[in-house]
Amino acid sequence: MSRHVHTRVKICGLRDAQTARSVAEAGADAIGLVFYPPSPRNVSAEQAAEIVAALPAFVMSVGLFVNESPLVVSSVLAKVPLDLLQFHGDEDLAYCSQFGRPFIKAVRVKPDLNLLEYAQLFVSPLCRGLLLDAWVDGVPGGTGHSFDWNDLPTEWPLPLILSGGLHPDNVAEAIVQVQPWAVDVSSGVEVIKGVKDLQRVDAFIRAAI
Ligand SMILES: O=C(O)c1ccccc1N[C@@H]1O[C@H](COP(=O)(O)O)[C@@H](O)[C@H]1O
Repeated sequence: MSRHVHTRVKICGLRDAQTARSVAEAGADAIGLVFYPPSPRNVSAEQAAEIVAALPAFVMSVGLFVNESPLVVSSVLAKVPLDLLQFHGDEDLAYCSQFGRPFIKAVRVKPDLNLLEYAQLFVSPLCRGLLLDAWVDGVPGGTGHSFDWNDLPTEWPLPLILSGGLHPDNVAEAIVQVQPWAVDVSSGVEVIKGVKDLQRVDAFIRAAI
C-alpha cells in the first residue's frame, strides 16, 4: 500500500472501561484486549465485554490470542462483540479463518524468516493486515523490545502494522522509516507493566499522527 496521510494507532492491553474511554478520547483508532493468561494484561471475557461497551463509535476492539484453543476463542466471541481478531502465535491461515471474522496476523521478525513469503501465506479475504513484532525467545509479545527497521520491504501484500518496542519518543521516526498502515503499542505507554499511563498514551498518539 502507498503512503497514507494518517497512521492508525492501536493501544493494546487495556484492562478497564474508564481507561478504554480515555484512550479513545486521546485519539486511538483501536484498542487491544489480551486473552492470553500468562500476560499481565490478560482480561476475562466479562471484563472485555465491559470495556467494549464503553467504546464510542468508530473505535475498534481487537481481541488478541496466542495459539489458543478454538473453543476458547469461540467462547470469547460469543460473549464479546470484537471487531477484529489478532493472532499472535504460530497460527496458520486455516486456523485464523475458521472463526469467519476479520483478523490480523502477527509475525515476530527473525533474520532467517522471509517476511514477504510469510505475508503471502495470509493473503485472503478475512486477513486485514500483517503485524510485525520483535522476536524475544520464550515470550510471544508485549515485551517492549524493538527490532531493526532497516532493510524491511517497502511494498507489502497486506496492510502493515508495526509494533515492538514503540514508545512516544521513537514512533515518529518509525513511521517515517517504515511507513506502516498502523502502529501498535503496549509496553511503551505504560510505567508499570500492565497499567496504561494516559500521559504516555497521549504523547504516543500525538507523535504518531
Ligand atoms: O501485550 C501483551 O501482553 C502481549 C502478550 C502476548 C502476545 C502479544 C502481546 N502484545 C502485543 O505485542 C506487541 C508488542 O508489544 P510492546 O509494545 O512491545 O509491548 C503488540 O502488538 C501488542 O499488541
